[in-house]
Amino acid sequence: MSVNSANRITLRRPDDWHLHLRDGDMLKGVIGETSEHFARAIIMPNLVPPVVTTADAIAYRDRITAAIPTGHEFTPLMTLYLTEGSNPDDVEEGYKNGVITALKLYPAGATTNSDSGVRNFDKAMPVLERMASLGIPLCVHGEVTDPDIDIFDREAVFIDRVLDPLRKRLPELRVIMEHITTEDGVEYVKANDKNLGATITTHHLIINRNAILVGGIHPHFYCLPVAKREKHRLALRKAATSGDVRFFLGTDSAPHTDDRKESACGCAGIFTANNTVQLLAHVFEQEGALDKLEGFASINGPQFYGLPLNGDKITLEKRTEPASFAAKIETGDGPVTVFNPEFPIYWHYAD
Ligand SMILES: NC(=O)N[C@@H](CC(=O)O)C(=O)O
Ligand SMILES: [Zn+2]
Ligand SMILES: [Zn+2]
Repeated sequence: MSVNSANRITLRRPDDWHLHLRDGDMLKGVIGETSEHFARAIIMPNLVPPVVTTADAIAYRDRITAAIPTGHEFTPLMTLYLTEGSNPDDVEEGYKNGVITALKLYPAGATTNSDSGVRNFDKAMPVLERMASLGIPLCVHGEVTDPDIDIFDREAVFIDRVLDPLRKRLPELRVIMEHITTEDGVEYVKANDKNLGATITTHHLIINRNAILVGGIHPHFYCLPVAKREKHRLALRKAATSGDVRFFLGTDSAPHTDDRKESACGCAGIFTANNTVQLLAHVFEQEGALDKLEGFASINGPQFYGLPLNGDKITLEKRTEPASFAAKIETGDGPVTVFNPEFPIYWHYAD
């Protein structure tokens, strides 16, 4: 990577290590927003019904590939949804055949379409043991679902009650804590130097919980895990821009149509696929860390997953006029509002 001047940077093309593409008309409507900017993405399996078997993943991968706009080069990296009934042999075969890159653990009920998730970890042990022995990474949505636990504490409690015991039971299992939102998550990753990494989203580097609640309810800033207080946002920014290779980009771009977001019971999910790269340049510049952007967006992720780095490069430049982004993506299912940071972004793709 080169920071050519304060106003121009060149970096390897980024990847997105946590992405929701959905299916059908929504998939067709949003895929181009990712494939325009990213070479690869880890595709979340929380469809209805979820992507559970290797056969499901092959069929979903084919639907994704068919929807990629002509001229875009993009590789979807498929995941399976870990259930109590996941079959270790099927997982092994899918991994060895290059269909599957990782499995995804959703505690049952934790987030959008997570009803098939794990309730009793003992039941998932056979597949987790197989994954540990083969080196298949486990992506984790790290929140407990216990109604007695405050929603703002669910990540920290998950680390203590679920993640740490699981990692002690299976130290060889490679784990990615997805979309961490707390200082507790950052500290837990830093305290463990083997087999543990974390993705951080764009929006959690930018908003804290005030954005959701001050001056009225702002549904387009609502996602899970929910944004926390300011000290946590600052801890995430520090981790992302520190150069620590255990932290990398997972946008968690999660499209929901406006009618489902702007409702009495609005869905969790923020859409950032089309503006993430430029927003990140802004954040890393603010932190005086433009030289760390390539590590976060383009190097640490593939290295954790043991995949090659992208060869092609992108160049961004800072101009005096702000960049403009689509406010909404129009899909066959309806409009999807794009994350609006509510401040101008001066970073553009160089022509
Ligand atoms: N992040 C979200 O708020 N929502 C995601 C699910 C998830 O990643 O937890 C979704 O699928 O909509
Ligand atoms: Zn999640
Ligand atoms: Zn997600």
